[in-house]
Amino acid sequence: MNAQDSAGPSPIIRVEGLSRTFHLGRHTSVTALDDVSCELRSGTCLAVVGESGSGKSTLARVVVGLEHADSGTVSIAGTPVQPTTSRRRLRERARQVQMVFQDPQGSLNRSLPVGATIDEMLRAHRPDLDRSARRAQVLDLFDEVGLTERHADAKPSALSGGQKQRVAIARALAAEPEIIVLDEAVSALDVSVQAQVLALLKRLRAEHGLSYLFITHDLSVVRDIADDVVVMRQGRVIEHGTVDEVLDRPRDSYTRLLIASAPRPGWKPRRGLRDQLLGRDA
Ligand SMILES: Nc1ncnc2c1ncn2[C@@H]1O[C@H](COP(=O)(O)OP(=O)(O)OP(=O)(O)O)[C@@H](O)[C@H]1O
Repeated sequence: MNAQDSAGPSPIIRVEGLSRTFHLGRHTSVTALDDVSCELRSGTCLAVVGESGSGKSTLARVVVGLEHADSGTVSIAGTPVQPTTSRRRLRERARQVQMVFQDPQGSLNRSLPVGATIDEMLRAHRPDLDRSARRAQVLDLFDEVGLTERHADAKPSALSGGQKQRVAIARALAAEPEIIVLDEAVSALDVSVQAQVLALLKRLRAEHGLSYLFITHDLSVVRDIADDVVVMRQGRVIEHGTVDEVLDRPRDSYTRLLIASAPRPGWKPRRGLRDQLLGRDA
């Protein structure tokens, strides 16, 4: 049985037959997505794992509408998603789906206190709030992600990587989305900071009823946070099921190799494993 068949919450994101090829020159192209189908059940976390270049980020970008697909469909809460440049449509979509990237620096203005970034988000999405109500909301959001007024008034350069990622999460929450797409959002953090941010994400998911599409190459992170998992290789879905099904009883040899190559206590790399993963002779 896979996640699609399992009883439980209905899908908030449904991806069907998605394909995307990038043409790099007259004779060169890369198929980043090849007939990809999967679904994120409402209120759960779907992890997308796979080697570098397997198409994870392209899938995330198509889902949020930043990238178009050549064929296939993405539906969010039953409504098909199309790429758009309409500001109104983009704002509506941003209210529904927010994205958190690996490098929070990209969404923070180096010359402004980080609280101003959240204020900007509130101005876009909460026209009902005046200046002082927005300030109160900024401080509430900082409190929610374990930061204080002192952090809100600091420039990005004064914050650690983990604190900046907390700001990026607060910024996403400011739009009151139903879904957050996290693209390698904890990958750049030290293991102990990573564990804290994962704990925060789990708490926020429960408190706000959020659904997560969680892109990662790290299987220990998948075990920690995800309910379901999609394994991708060369743009294709290799396996899709619950975390227990896929990680404890993998059906595909590629998934078994991914699991065997994942670092864990006492782990010793098997010689030539990476070559096998890449389909090369060891
Ligand atoms: N805008 C683009 N133009 C050309 N090729 C692209 C573009 N975006 C992605 N690709 C190619 O598509 C393939 C899939 O890339 P993608 O970034 O989706 O993989 P990924 O699994 O997220 O990898 P990583 O973990 O390294 O980010 C890669 O071969 C990549 O080089």
